[in-house]
Amino acid sequence: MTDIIYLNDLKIDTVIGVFEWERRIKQTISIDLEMATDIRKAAQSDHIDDTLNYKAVAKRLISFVEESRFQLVETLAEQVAAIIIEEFDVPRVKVRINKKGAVRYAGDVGIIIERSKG
Ligand SMILES: Nc1nc2c(c(=O)[nH]1)N=C([C@H](O)[C@@H](O)CO)CN2
Repeated sequence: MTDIIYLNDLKIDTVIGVFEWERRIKQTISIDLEMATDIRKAAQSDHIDDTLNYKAVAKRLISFVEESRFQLVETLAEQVAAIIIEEFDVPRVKVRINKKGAVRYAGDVGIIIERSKG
């Protein structure tokens, strides 16, 4: 059985992109996460310490992504997955990064990755 804690449309302003003009501005990216977990202990105890605190995840990612200056969404997605797996002890995570407006005539564009511990 796998439970999922998800977080959708976490919008963060950051420097990201391969073009010179993109290095001079901040753009808004949006992150969706699906984090595998077992919620049963928390459901029994009704205590926040027994679960993955999605607010803590959001806070950590906002601070990391705001300070980052990657060129590719691939690099950003990989780093986000690594933070969730290593710092929050999540065995498996799906990360979707949406860079709205990056491609003219496209509603949005981005990347989806799934990574596991080990
Ligand atoms: N696979 C990728 N393709 C492109 C990326 C990217 O990060 N990954 N980035 C760009 C530009 O920065 C684009 O977002 C600006 O129009 C182009 N292709």
